[in-house]
Amino acid sequence: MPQADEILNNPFLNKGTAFTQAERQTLGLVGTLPSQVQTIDEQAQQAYLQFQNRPTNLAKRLYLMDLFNENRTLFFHLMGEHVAEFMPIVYDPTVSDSIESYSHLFKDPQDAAFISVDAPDDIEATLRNAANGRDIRLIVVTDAEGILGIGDWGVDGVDIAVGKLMVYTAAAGINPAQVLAVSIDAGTNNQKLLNDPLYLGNRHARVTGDAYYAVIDRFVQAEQKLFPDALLHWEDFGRDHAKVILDKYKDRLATFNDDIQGTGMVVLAGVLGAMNIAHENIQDQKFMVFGAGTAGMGIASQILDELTRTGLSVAAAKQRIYAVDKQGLLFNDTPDLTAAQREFTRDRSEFRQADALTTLTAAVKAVHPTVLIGTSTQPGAFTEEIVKDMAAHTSRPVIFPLSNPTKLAEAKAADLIAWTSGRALVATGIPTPDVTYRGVTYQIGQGNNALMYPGLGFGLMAATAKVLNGETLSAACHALGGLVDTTQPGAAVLPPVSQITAFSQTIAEVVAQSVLDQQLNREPITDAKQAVAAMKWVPEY
Ligand SMILES: NC(=O)c1ccc[n+]([C@@H]2O[C@H](COP(=O)([O-])OP(=O)(O)OC[C@H]3O[C@@H](n4cnc5c(N)ncnc54)[C@H](O)[C@@H]3O)[C@@H](O)[C@H]2O)c1
Ligand SMILES: O=C(O)C[C@H](O)C(=O)O
Ligand SMILES: [Mn+2]
Repeated sequence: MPQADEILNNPFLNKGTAFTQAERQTLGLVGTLPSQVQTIDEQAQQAYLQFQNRPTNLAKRLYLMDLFNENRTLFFHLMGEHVAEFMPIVYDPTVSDSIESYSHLFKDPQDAAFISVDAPDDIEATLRNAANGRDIRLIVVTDAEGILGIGDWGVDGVDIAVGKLMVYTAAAGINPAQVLAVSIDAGTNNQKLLNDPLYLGNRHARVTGDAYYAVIDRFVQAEQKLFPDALLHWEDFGRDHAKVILDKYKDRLATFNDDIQGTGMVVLAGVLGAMNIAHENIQDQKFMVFGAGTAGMGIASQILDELTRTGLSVAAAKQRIYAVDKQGLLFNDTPDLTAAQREFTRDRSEFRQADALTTLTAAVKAVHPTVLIGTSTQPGAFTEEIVKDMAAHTSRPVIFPLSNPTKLAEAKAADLIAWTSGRALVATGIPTPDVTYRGVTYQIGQGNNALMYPGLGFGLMAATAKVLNGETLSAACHALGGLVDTTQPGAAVLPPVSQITAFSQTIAEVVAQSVLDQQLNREPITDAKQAVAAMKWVPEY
């Protein structure tokens, strides 16, 4: 039997003051706790008061992380009661503050696995030690080269993996004992970190090329060997690595890249919601993606997939998608295109003054997009001039400034509503409060992959999916995209985060059904709903 301190210091076992007198007797805890036995609701009430007393969002997050490290059941019980309030604290945008001061605030490794590029022989032991005998079914791994829009954060980026997993459990009900956050510390090119005596990661430049991919491969092999049933979620890898890694493994194991696919899916769902509200057809839209990186090209691919499913040829569908990056509109002769960008370039002959299309403003004026998506990390890039030009050529301009965190968003929802006299259909990467304009209250959808990946991942896990394919991705997009309330003026293009547990369940069921329909399940499962229900973890003692 474990010692009292092993129980009280283990967040998966600890119930604190909720241990009953009988449990205290049998577990050797007599006298180790104050005499009152509390219910989980009483504990949650006390914890919520503590939370409210913290003066800043970062301080609130630090308090919640202490609770998470002490008692995971209580943490998730409390988060379940305040999910919309806690999301921006444990997750984006406050997670970005915690990453920016991770090494300075470090207290607890939060059960993550820390892989070092300098010790590839330790990878298997690292995963085994961090799992500590737990039956791992879900891994979120990051090398933190492209954390949100704030760049390279080395080992400090591990908090995004921890934060994504917290959302998985809160939104979908994944057992927190079955998840593992993994940091791959490949070095960092962030000079500030390299110069910081308190920095906790490897103090050298990022390892790239064969040596880097060899470490990724050894990690995948080790996680497959140790946790053959686990779903593998890639997060915030750099633009040059993210797609290469995904393409290498996506047909071999149950895996997805959240920035490429999760983002593509949530954006398509938001566009489908916008089409419902505007009573328009997706085939008639002209899409412009500003910031043609990992997320931007994932979005372009998911839109392309949808357009072809509605009957357009690939060539005709690509004609409706325009990618803009630092160079301006991307042409087939633009230098330094990435592999993903090459799929979405234009021919100069399509435009009268192609050489002038070197800015977003010029591209918008030439193309008149009806849908504008921002994944550029360029704050304020969606100017009044751009938005008014769009609004002059379409009745309901669809505009999603998605760059995170808050300081990087391409526009503010309130400005977009005002500049278009209330006609814009808006979603933002971070949560945005309602906007009231000329007597109408506009709800702003959160165009964040957090609306998608928990349900997607849970459905794949419950169905024991062998791989994730385009069919299942599309089914999940339609599950989320079909949930808008089109009857209200000012309705959001995506359902509110306050309903995240309900719609994550819907997405999970649709995803699991799609896996079963295609016979992509490892285990003999016949009832998707039942499989999802059976896997759901509830934060009660
Ligand atoms: N809301 C969401 O769910 C979600 C999901 C993923 C990413 N994002 C956000 O999208 C942004 C990009 O993330 P990513 O992972 O794709 O990064 P990335 O580095 O892969 O892509 C960013 C792209 O923007 C381009 N860019 C930079 N400066 C530019 C400029 N001045 N003009 C035009 N393009 C410019 C870069 O060249 C690059 O191609 C981040 O802020 C991230 O937080 C949001
Ligand atoms: O983490 C987020 O908030 C969404 C997304 O994965 C991002 O990288 O910005
Ligand atoms: Mn991300």
